[in-house]
Order: sequence, then structure tokens, then C-alpha cells
Amino acid sequence: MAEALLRIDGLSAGYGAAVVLQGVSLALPEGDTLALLGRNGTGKSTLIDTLAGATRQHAGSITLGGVALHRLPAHARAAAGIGWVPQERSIFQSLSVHENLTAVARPGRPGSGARPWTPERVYEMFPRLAERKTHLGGQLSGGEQQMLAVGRALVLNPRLLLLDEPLEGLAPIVVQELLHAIRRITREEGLSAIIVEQHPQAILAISEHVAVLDRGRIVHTGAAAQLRAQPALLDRLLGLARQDPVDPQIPYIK
Ligand SMILES: Nc1ncnc2c1ncn2[C@@H]1O[C@H](COP(=O)(O)OP(=O)(O)OP(=O)(O)O)[C@@H](O)[C@H]1O
Repeated sequence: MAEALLRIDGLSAGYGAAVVLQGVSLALPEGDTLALLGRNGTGKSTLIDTLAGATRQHAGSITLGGVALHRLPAHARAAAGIGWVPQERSIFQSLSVHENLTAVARPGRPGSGARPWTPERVYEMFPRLAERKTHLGGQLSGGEQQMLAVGRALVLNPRLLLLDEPLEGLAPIVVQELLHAIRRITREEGLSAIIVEQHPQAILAISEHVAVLDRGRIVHTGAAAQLRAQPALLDRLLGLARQDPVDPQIPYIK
């Protein structure tokens, strides 16, 4: 891929002495979205967490816009351009929605040309959050907490958004709302993203690229549209029995 924003080379990482990811190499061009797929326990969250600096890296390099991310501690990675929405959402339960956003907001990136993300822009994207500005994080529904987690990552004005199972456990109507928002953020606003999801069709529909992990190694990379058009291959890569329909309850974005 030409002009990669993110480049991962020979990455091995895990927890303590345990190595989960082995020899992972990937590249992502600026403005594109990568769907990161794989069965349960294959290392998807470990890869996202490693980009955010929350695991132990044993080997390899990660560069973001030419900056050697792997040399930076976790707390410095937001300033380097990582906007992380972890699987457990991690919003501040005892702060209001507005305080959650203002507590972490950073100014836009000079020279990026992109309209900076502010709490007000997050409210435009998620009107439900605007209505609940003064509510505490802990009082929100699961869907609202996820919207707030995405909003908190956006106000960091990142170069790369990392979304770990953003649709997990949400009602179909909220899934649809979030999918539309994620598509706006990545397609219309052009923010680069890596999205881990258990609902492959939904996420392939809004991604340019796909990578599939199996037992900590990349077993497939390519165009998301191409894999989406090959359900048998997709099922095989995800270890699904052929007769299992892929996420039938999720309304897809066409
Ligand atoms: N904090 C941790 N300490 C030790 N091992 C862990 C930790 N988190 C995950 N693992 C192990 O790392 C491996 C990969 O887990 P990971 O969560 O990255 O998989 P995943 O593909 O994201 O799966 P899922 O879809 O279930 O979230 C698993 O064997 C898991 O048990």
C-alpha cells in the first residue's frame, strides 16, 4: 500500500511472558478503514491494545505518520494520534457526559486541514448525547456509553481511531445508529480507523481493507468488498460452519 499512515512490521506482543501476536505486519493508508476480523481469542483486542500501548511488545515496530509509536509509553500515544475506544468502553462513570468530553479534549492537529472535533461536533454526531449532557456516565444506556466512548476518542483529534467491538451487546436500532455514525466519521470525515467486530458483514460494508487473524497471526489481507462478496471464504476464515448464517440479526448498510 502506498503512503501508509500506519505501518506495523513483524509485531509480536502479549501479556507478561505470554506471546499472543506473532509476526504481524500490516499497513493502512491515510483516510482508510481496516476491518480486523477473526474468531474469539485470536488476538484482535491484543493487536488494538498493542497499538494503544497497553500490552507487552516483544518484537517489531509500529509507526504512525512516521512516528515510532512502539517507543512511546501508552500515555503519550494519544498525543501521537491514537484515539482508542477499548472493548470495555472505559468512560468516567462519575463524570457528566460533557465532563467526559471536556476532560480529554485536545486541540485539532495543526496543518491537518480537517475540521477539529469538539464536544459540540460530537453532539451534532450523536444528538442523544446532547440531550444527556448533564447525565453521569454511569446513568447512560449501553448504546449511549458507546457513543460517549467514541466521542471521547474523537475529541482527542486522532489520526487513527481504534474501535474494539463497538457494536457488542447493543440493540439493533442502536447498532444501526452507531454504524451510520462510524461511516460518517470514516467515509465523510476521512478519519483512518481500525475496527474489530464480531459482525463481519456490517463492518466490511464500511471498510476499504480487511485483515483476518488466526491464533495471533495474519491469515488474510485484502479488499473488504472482495471478501464481502465471497461468503464461503469469509466463513472459512472465521471458522464458521457453512450452514451458520453470518450475523443475521444485524441490518447492514448497503
Ligand atoms: N489481560 C490478559 N492477560 C493474559 N492473557 C490475555 C489477556 N487478555 C487476553 N488474553 C489472551 O490473549 C489471547 C487473545 O485474546 P484477545 O482478547 O486479543 O482475542 P480477541 O480476538 O480479541 O477475542 P474476542 O473476540 O473474544 O475479544 C487469548 O488467548 C486470551 O486469553
